Amino acid sequence: MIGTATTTDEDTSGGLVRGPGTGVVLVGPPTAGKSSVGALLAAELRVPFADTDALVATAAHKPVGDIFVDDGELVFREFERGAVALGLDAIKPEGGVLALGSGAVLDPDVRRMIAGQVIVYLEAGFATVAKRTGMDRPRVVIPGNPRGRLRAMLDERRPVYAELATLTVSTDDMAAEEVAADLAARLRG
Ligand SMILES: Nc1ncnc2c1ncn2[C@@H]1O[C@H](COP(=O)(O)OP(=O)(O)O)[C@@H](O)[C@H]1O
Ligand SMILES: O=C(O)C1=C[C@@H](OP(=O)(O)O)[C@@H](O)[C@H](O)C1
Ligand SMILES: [Mg+2]
Repeated sequence: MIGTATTTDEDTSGGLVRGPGTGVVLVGPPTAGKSSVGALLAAELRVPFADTDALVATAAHKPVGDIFVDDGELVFREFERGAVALGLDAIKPEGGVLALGSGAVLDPDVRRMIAGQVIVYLEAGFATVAKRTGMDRPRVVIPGNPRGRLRAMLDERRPVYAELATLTVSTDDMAAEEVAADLAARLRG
């Protein structure tokens, strides 16, 4: 065990309300582990798993990155809204797990759709995200200031994740497997 998870807002019965009709929705910045932790968590809990990026790629018949390049972000966000609805339908009946893309919660429709689910905020600080994305080399000057844009993106999104969160887990010092095991223990029951 490298670190201990920080969690908040459990219900008074000592467990989190999850079960038929109520799923677990993972939110947080890129590389926090929504996709990888989500799959591990669902396997541990033996419940369905869905990932909005995978649903978008299936619906659009191309990888998410290609949608951004070919069609632009607005088109991607439209696909993503549909993917959130589809993903929730797939996981809610069995209390399953849905990983969102990092930017999904900026959309008020998405926020309305996930209201009432157990929303887990996987936190990752700037240094962690920079490291996991390979953007942790400040001495290399790249036009367009990608590190600055990454920081601004995280600053904009962090309060939205925090506001939505039923439960928050810091992933900076934990492996994805540890985060999943910690969450499974809290959500089982
Ligand atoms: N807790 C963690 N510790 C170290 N690396 C991680 C952790 N969580 C995710 N990663 C790495 O970050 C990258 C993105 O993970 P992913 O699960 O796709 O994140 P997200 O869906 O939140 O963007 C992968 O290479 C993954 O191995
Ligand atoms: O930050 C974003 O807006 C995005 C994050 C990606 O998902 P992950 O957070 O799973 O990497 C994916 O949805 C798309 O590339 C847009
Ligand atoms: Mg993902």
